[in-house]
Formats: sequence, C-alpha cells, structure tokens
Amino acid sequence: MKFWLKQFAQYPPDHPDYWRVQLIGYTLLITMSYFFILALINLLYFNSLEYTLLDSVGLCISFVIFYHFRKTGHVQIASWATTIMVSSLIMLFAISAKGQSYSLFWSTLVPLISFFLIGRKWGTLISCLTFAVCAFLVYQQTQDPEPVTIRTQALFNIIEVCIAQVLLIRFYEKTRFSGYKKLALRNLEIQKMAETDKLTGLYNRDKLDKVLEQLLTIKAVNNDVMPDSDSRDNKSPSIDKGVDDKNPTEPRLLKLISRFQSPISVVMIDIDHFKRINDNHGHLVGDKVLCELAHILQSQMRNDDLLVRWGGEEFVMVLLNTTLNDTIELTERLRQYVAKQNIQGLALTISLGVAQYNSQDSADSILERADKALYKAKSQGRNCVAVA
Ligand SMILES: Nc1nc2c(ncn2[C@@H]2O[C@H](COP(=O)(O)OP(=O)(O)OP(=O)(O)O)[C@@H](O)[C@H]2O)c(=O)[nH]1
Repeated sequence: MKFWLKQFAQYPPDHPDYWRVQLIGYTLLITMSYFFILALINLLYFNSLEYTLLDSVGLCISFVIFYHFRKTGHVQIASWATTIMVSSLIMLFAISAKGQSYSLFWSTLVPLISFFLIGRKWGTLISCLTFAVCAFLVYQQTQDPEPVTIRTQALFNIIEVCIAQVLLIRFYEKTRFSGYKKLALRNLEIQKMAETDKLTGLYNRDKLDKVLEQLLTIKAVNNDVMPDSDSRDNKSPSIDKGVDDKNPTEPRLLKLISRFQSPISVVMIDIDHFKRINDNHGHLVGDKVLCELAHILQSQMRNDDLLVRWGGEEFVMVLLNTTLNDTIELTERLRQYVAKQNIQGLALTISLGVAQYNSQDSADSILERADKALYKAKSQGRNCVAVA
C-alpha cells in the first residue's frame, strides 16, 4: 500500500490536511481494488453485464481521480470528486438493485467518507440525501406485493461492506491516535518549556513555587501526625533534578510527596561580584559562567534535591530530609568546591543563605528567610554561608 501512496512534500505529517491526503489515497486505492474485484465477480460469477459495467465505470473514475491527485496533489478537488463518485455509484447500485439483496448496506459507507473528506456541513447533506434515497427504496419495497428473496448477492454485499467499514474505521482510529499522541507530546513540551530556565536548563522560579507549595502543604499536614526524622542518610523521597532530566514534567517528588515526613532546607546561592564578570568579560562569558556553575552545583547534589535558577545570578536549592547541621556542612563543602573550580578561566566564589523549614513557614516565608540569610552572607564579606 505504501508504494502506491504518494507522500506529498507540501503535506508533512503536521499539516492539517495530512490525514485527508492519506484518506484520499487509501480510499481511491481501496475503491479501485474493490471495483476491479466486483467487476470480475459480477462478470464471471453472476453473469451480470449491467453491474460489471457499473463497476468498470467506478474503476475508471477512481483511476482518473487517483492519477489526477498524484499529479496535482489538489486535496479539495480530489476530496469532492472521491465523495461524489463513491456516493453516486453506491446510489446507482442500490437503485438498480431496487434496494434488494442488502444493497442498501453500501450507503453506510457514505457518511464515513464524506464527513472526513468534505467536512461536517456537506457530509451531513450528502449523507442525508443518500439515506433519503435508501428510505424511498425501502418504502417502494413495502409497496411491492412480491416477497423479498435473499440470494448469494446479499451475502457478498454484507461481507464487502463489512470489510470496507473495518478498513475505514481502522484508518480513523489511526488518525485519532496519532492526533492525540502529537497533542500529548506537544503539551509535555510546552509544560517543560514553562518550567525550565532557557539558559541553564534548570527548573525555573515558577516550578520552584509550585514544588515548594506542594511540599510544604504536605509537610504541614504530616507534622501534625508524624515526628521529623533527623538524618540526611535516612531514606527520603526525591525531587527531580532540572538539568538533563529526561522527564522533568513528571517529578518523582509528586509520586513520593505523600510519604514525606522529613526536614526541609532551602538554600539561596548567589555568585559574588558577578557584575564584574559581565563588565570585564562581556555578557556572553557571563552566560557561560552561569551555565557552567549550574552544572557544577548540580553535580554536587543528590538526585533527591532540587536546584532551580531563581533569576539573574541566583540559584535556589531545596534539600529534602536534611537537618540544619547537615545543610550547613553541605553548603560549606559546596562553597569550598566552587571556589576551587576554574569556570571559563575565572576563579569565582558564591555566597549562600540557609533557611530550615519550621511549622509556621509558607513557601514565601521560607524563601524570604533564605534570602535574608544570603544578604547576611554578603554583608559578612561574601564567599561564606549564613543561616537565617
Ligand atoms: N550574563 C548574564 N548576566 C546576568 C544575567 N542575569 C543577570 N545578570 C547580571 O548579573 C549582575 C548582578 O549584579 P549585582 O546584582 O550587582 O550583583 P553582583 O555583581 O553579583 O554583586 P554581589 O551579588 O553583591 O556580590 C548584573 O550585572 C546583571 O546584569 C544573565 O542571564 N546573564
């Protein structure tokens, strides 16, 4: 089938007409095969010249539309031509069979094709017209005193229409599935973009607010029922890392948050005299320093902790299951580690402000205390850790 279906460069998979183009191709290939087989069956098995002629006309028209569509890629013309051809041949067949031998069953294909190819408005009109003709044929049958006899033709009609229905519905399901998948992926991308800092690839401030809010709400509830554990080595729930995370939109934190009982520390980190780096080496170097520092900080953190870019040259860490003493020890180690690094050929230092969660804290108040601690560290001469 793929060999016969031409892929048009002007209709890539994300083009609104992509699936219409596919359906035109599929429908025309299916109708050509159907008309060819039906013509043979009607000629050789039923000896019906009338139906053989009808099928041959269908085969020729399908081929002409198929050929024209492959040459021009004109979706609108091909959609209308296919719909009119399919519905009028079905109607011609049903009328010539006087609606007998389940020939009316073919009309159920008309809405499937017309709605998809020419839209709701015209699809409704053509389907209603087709069904009106069917109703009229049935009415005529009711007026006919002769009893209806079921022949082999009826069996063929039922089988052929069922196969066509299954093929079309399979196609629609594929279309729907592919559409939803694309939408879901796009939503994930958008969510990721909204939560990520473009420069460093870390989570951004919005994400921090969201995570802290959830974390502290659960913490406040749990504080009423469970005592805090007091060691960083205890098994703790995790927060996603921002950098290089394959799926930052589905943090492990959210899955584990309900089990959360442990102490939380928030650390605000600021590069000392960053303005001088920009002034002396330019903003591009400044940007590279920010990226490199983000990776250095990330490399020194546990998988369980969260690092975000707060804005400018400031970062925030959220440490789970970490007591105040552990946090001071850890941040001091981090400060010394950064001071020893050569970042873009520069030696730089950081100041850190630490705040430990207490039961009165909200997301805003704990960040505010960490910020005050950072201010203290700056006023103590920078390159140090201060506690709120
Ligand atoms: N290159 C670059 N610079 C930035 C970015 N965001 C903020 N800055 C710069 O960071 C500098 C921050 O300067 P200040 O707030 O005076 O702080 P500082 O020079 O680090 O001094 P202290 O914090 O007091 O040690 C400003 O020059 C901002 O322009 C960024 O995304 N890229």
